[in-house]
Amino acid sequence: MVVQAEEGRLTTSAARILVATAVPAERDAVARAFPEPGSPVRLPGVTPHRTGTAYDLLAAGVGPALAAASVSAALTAAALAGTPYGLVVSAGIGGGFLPEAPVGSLVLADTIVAADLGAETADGFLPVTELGFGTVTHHPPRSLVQQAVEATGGRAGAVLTVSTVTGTASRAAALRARHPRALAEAMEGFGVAEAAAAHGVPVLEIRAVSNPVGPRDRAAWRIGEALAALTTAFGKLAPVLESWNPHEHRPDQ
Ligand SMILES: O=C(O)c1cccc(C(=O)CC[C@H]2O[C@@H](n3cnc4c(=O)[nH]cnc43)[C@H](O)[C@@H]2O)c1
Repeated sequence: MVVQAEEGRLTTSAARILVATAVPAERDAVARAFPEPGSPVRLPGVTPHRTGTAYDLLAAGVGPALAAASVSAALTAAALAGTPYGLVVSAGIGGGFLPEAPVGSLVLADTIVAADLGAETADGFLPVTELGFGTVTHHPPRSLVQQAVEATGGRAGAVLTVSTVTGTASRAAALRARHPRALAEAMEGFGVAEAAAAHGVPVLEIRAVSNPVGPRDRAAWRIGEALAALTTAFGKLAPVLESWNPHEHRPDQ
């Protein structure tokens, strides 16, 4: 952590921030929010792009497993180098649940949910927690989510992590019935959050909506629009990330 004097008051900001996207196109959309393009830094297992003094932008891979492995590698390398990250941000495009999260809108996760981690039974889906294992939710710091919402104009709610993109109306309805506060789904947030939690680092997830969650129509995904929304969002989010005081964060809040 670095203590900085800013406008006459002391703020404590995270020394470095790791932003994990799934694919390079999302990483580059985040990078466009910063004056410098960033340059690759080779670490064991991962190559984040370092931009400015605060940010490492990592295309961590698609899906929760690869995202967790990549983020864990970056967190470990930073810790061993004596320059640990103070915050991890899972960022990218995502599917939005209508009508609350239309294409082009932004969602900030107040809860990151592993929506398909469990067992299917004759009586329905059981999360792993009901089988006696692990966890299926992570909670980004409330104060950070609130400040991010205010800065970006995004909406706060649950963001589901799935290993299979929803492709039918019935699956979308089932997810929404099980998670009434769900605003978006994507494929990495829970993996990123598990890696961050293992290192005791707070996490945030932001999704720019590229498509509705529902019947599959890949040709209708508005990827360019969502990537542009992600760039705009990061322009507004960066000052919040850099000034957020982690000491206000209690892991149970
Ligand atoms: O083809 C491209 O140009 C391109 C550019 C940027 C991103 C992509 C992706 O395909 C990203 C995959 C990524 O997107 C998330 N995602 C988006 N919509 C959904 C959805 O409806 N359900 C679940 N995940 C979604 C997800 O996190 C993927 O990893 C392509």
